[in-house]
Amino acid sequence: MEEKNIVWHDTNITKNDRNSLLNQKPCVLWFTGLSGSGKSTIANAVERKLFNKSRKTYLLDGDNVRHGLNKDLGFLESDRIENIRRIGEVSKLFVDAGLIVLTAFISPFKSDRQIAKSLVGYDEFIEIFIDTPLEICEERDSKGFYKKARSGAIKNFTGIDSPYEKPENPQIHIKTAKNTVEECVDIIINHLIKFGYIEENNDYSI
Ligand SMILES: Nc1ncnc2c1ncn2[C@@H]1O[C@H](COP(=O)(O)OS(=O)(=O)O)[C@@H](OP(=O)(O)O)[C@H]1O
Ligand SMILES: Nc1ncnc2c1ncn2[C@@H]1O[C@H](COP(=O)(O)OP(=O)(O)O)[C@@H](O)[C@H]1O
Repeated sequence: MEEKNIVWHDTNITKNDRNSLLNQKPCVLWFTGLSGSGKSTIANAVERKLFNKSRKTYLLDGDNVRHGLNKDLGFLESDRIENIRRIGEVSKLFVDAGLIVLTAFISPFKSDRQIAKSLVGYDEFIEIFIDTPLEICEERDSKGFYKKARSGAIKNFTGIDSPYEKPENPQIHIKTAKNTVEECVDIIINHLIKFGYIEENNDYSI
């Protein structure tokens, strides 16, 4: 491998400076789950609640990021690994910038989620498992992809002919079959309050 002559350069303004200015504790809300499980729906609703209370947020969504930064990547295992590696790095930068970052990617492999967690930092990484059984995702099939995957028109589709490794110890475990979107959002907001990421005296019920 070619020798890399690069040296880390400390910045004048630090992460703590930015946190003080923004008056918040940054973190990543890392949503993981099957296609159609509810990642985007819940992440958007959580972001809306935080935004309405003047929290500075940024939502990275699989479909959207694959239109730009990651448009060179497909769905082979190696592409998914690179997809999640880049998202981990981008999340780290956004947390450094002081934001509450929400990521909504299938992120099917445990080892890649673990790498993202160690990149961002353990106390700033909140893994949220959107646990929706395959049968329900398939029934929803809002994009018609499951039907195509079953017919063989789409190859390597997660849950059909590409694996999804469930998180073993997610910080938040949400079952959308048992909770409405609103209830799922409350579970997440309550966790953020309980662990001091956002303050309690702000009414997030609105
Ligand atoms: N083969 C295959 N497998 C899974 N998903 C597929 C595939 N092809 C296209 N799509 C669409 O791409 C979205 C998933 O992209 P991600 O970046 O989240 O995937 S991954 O984390 O790299 O596995 C996913 O979006 P969501 O439904 O929002 O999860 C699908 O709409
Ligand atoms: N409790 C729930 N939580 C999240 N989504 C739900 C729930 N119940 C039904 N849905 C529906 O399931 C679909 C989930 O799609 P989406 O959010 O795009 O999933 P993903 O981003 O994981 O692919 C949406 O049409 C949403 O309205």
